[in-house]
Amino acid sequence: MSIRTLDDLLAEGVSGRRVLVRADLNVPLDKQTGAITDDGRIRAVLPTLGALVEAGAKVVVCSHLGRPKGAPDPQFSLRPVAGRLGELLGAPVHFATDTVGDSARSTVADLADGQVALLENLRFNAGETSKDEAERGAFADQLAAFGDAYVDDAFGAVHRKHASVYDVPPRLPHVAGRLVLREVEVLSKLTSDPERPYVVVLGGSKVSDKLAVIEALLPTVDRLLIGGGMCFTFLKAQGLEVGTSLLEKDMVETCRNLLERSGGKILLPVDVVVADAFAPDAAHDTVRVDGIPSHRLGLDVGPETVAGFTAALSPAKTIFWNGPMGVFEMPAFAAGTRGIAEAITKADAFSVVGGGDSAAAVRALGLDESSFGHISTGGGASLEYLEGKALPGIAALEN
Ligand SMILES: Nc1ncnc2c1ncn2[C@@H]1O[C@H](COP(=O)(O)OP(=O)(O)O)[C@@H](O)[C@H]1O
Ligand SMILES: O=C(OP(=O)(O)O)[C@H](O)COP(=O)(O)O
Repeated sequence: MSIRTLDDLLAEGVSGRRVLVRADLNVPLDKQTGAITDDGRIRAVLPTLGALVEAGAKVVVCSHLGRPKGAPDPQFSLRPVAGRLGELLGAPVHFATDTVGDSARSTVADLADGQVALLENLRFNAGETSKDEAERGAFADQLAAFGDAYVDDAFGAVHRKHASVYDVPPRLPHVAGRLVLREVEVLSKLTSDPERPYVVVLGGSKVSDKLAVIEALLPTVDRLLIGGGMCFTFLKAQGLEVGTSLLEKDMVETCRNLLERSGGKILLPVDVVVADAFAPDAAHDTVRVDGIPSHRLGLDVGPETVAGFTAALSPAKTIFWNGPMGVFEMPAFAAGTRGIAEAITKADAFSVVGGGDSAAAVRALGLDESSFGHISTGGGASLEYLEGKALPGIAALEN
């Protein structure tokens, strides 16, 4: 089955037509100031938006930001993203203060050819993420009313069966945007006979999402290195005390099972940096994993772990990395992420970094982006792609 592309749509002519673009503008924000700390995901969608603007389309962009619970929540407003997007495009972006309400309707109606509007956060509406098909469908109807055609350029969200990625395409002529095509092209290199050793590094905080992927990845990889918030459920499964670290209690048994069946492919931290609190200035120490005090939480992997992971990465020919090794946003807990990122760049391997925060970490730590083979905008999305799963957002474009 083939997917129509943005070029197909441009060839038909879009001047004066309303084009609804699903982007992944889920950028990290500073918790105190609300400022955008990394605009990589905004930049990544510029090729698609720029081409549509140039061709004279009325461009209606929609996205989620964070995980609000189906109702407006000011801390997750896309307004700052509209400002940054306008700066990068060199023209103001019209911001609708709701997603499918009066503000959205009038903002879209007032768009001139070649102008761009951004709707408020899709996840302020329960219909976006609902498991109920009818509820999602009703929301998709409202979104689809804003477009004469639909472009999916939200690679980071193609693994979500959500209204804007899964239910809108059947309602409008639909194509894949430039970012989605590029991501799939590069990631397909990792699924078709990757050069070995093939090493995958996992971390981050979306533990329950990603634990499910490990099972599917295990048979295809040579080593699986696990750090970040992800490692504590595994350490617990080994019978260790993890204090108040991030822990997915329901998954401890699954992790025990995975460890038993992994044939030694899974490598876990041997030391971690533990702190009194989840705060930049919290008192902290490095301890061995069998010495985590019950009142402290692990916020980074330790130097011995970095050395062990580096040794496992150095012979690799293919590397995929998703999820920071620690809370890299706080300098006291950034050394593990930096160490692993440096080890990846030093290996003579084709390396892919995936995930909004992992990509942000590479840039925030001042690492040379060009020393990675590819920096993907999607963490969960790229992992599920590697798993060989049909991704709802891609499948919807195929039909
Ligand atoms: N030990 C830890 N405890 C809590 N959070 C962690 C830990 N290690 C990493 N993190 C957090 O994980 C977040 C990124 O996780 P995730 O969203 O899964 O990654 P990505 O966006 O790259 O897919 C970062 O904000 C980082 O601070
Ligand atoms: O940040 C994202 O995914 P990622 O952290 O796996 O890279 C995407 O924007 C998807 O967000 P979600 O995991 O809240 O659906």
